[in-house]
Amino acid sequence: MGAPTETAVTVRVPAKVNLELRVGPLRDDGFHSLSTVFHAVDLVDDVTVRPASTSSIVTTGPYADAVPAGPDNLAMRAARLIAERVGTDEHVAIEIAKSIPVAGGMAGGSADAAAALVAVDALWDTGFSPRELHELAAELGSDVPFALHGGTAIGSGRGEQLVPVLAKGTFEWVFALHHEGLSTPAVYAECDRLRGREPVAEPEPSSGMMAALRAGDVDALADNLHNDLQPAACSLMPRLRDTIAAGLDEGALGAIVSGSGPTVAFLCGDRSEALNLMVSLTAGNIADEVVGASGPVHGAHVVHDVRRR
Ligand SMILES: C[C@@](CO)(OP(=O)(O)O)[C@H](O)COP(=O)(O)OP(=O)(O)OC[C@H]1O[C@@H](n2ccc(N)nc2=O)[C@H](O)[C@@H]1O
Ligand SMILES: Nc1ncnc2c1ncn2[C@@H]1O[C@H](COP(=O)(O)OP(=O)(O)O)[C@@H](O)[C@H]1O
Repeated sequence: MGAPTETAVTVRVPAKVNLELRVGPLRDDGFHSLSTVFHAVDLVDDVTVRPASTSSIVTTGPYADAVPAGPDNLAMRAARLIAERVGTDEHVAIEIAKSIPVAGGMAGGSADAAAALVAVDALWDTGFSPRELHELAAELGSDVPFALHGGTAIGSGRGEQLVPVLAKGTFEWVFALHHEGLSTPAVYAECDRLRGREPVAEPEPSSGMMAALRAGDVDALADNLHNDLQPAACSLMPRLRDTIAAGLDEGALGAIVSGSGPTVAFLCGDRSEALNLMVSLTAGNIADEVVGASGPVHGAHVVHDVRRR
């Protein structure tokens, strides 16, 4: 007889970049109405949950120290939310193998929340429908529903209402990471400050972006990358302007601050161009770290599931 199998569920979840982020007026609830195009890339976290007598959370990987280890951790909040809705007093031990940068505008915390929802849902066999999981995800944060779904999707409302986009092909990205993070609320506040009193229209997706994705045309996609939060992120961290200029000089087809930043995403023509750009940016010490990734990829999905019955 072999050793008893450990009960554990592991879910893999991708980071995102916003190909287009159009920020509308500030709503009464403190959120801005958005029109965004989310795009999931294969820079991933693995979240494992195991039954336990008390709740705990451990993060491993290069960004572990920046991740809260208590009840504020979004993965822990996700597990507690499911426990509350199911009405159970069971606990889980959560382990996050983290590769998505923290506070980088790539929705790493939201990704972990989505992964924990899927993992705990499987572990406890709760029977929530996809619609119910989406609603739980939206309670946890505006970006959490997209991490469940993945692919390429238009987000509206505060980002939580999703419609998949017809998109052809795979795109190659290089991400310039900065160890110093930017706070999402601070970047939205800076966007409001820079806009002053000018009236802001309700945002909508651009036809240029939709056509580029439908055709899988990387040059057109590069021309249509747009982020209304970019001036605010650059105002709070001016060296982002140099990062963007360096990547474009070194041959990137397009560049954009990812979400609220400070990660800068460079779009490349193919994988070999991406590798060349990674080498140049690394050699030029342009960012604290440079990583490559491609997209779109699937949202949160189970990669390991051993459950005792
Ligand atoms: C900017 C974006 C772009 O996808 O991503 P990140 O750069 O953070 O990854 C998102 O809008 C971030 O979504 P998320 O990080 O889930 O934000 P939430 O937890 O829901 O909200 C945190 C705070 O951000 C601001 N916020 C967020 C979403 C929104 N539509 N309008 C806002 O003004 C509010 O100040 C809110 O209190
Ligand atoms: N599991 C988690 N991983 C990363 N950050 C988390 C997590 N749970 C809570 N946070 C908090 O969320 C903040 C935003 O992190 P993150 O989601 O990585 O960035 P962004 O909102 O820029 O995409 C972090 O500063 C951290 O304090």
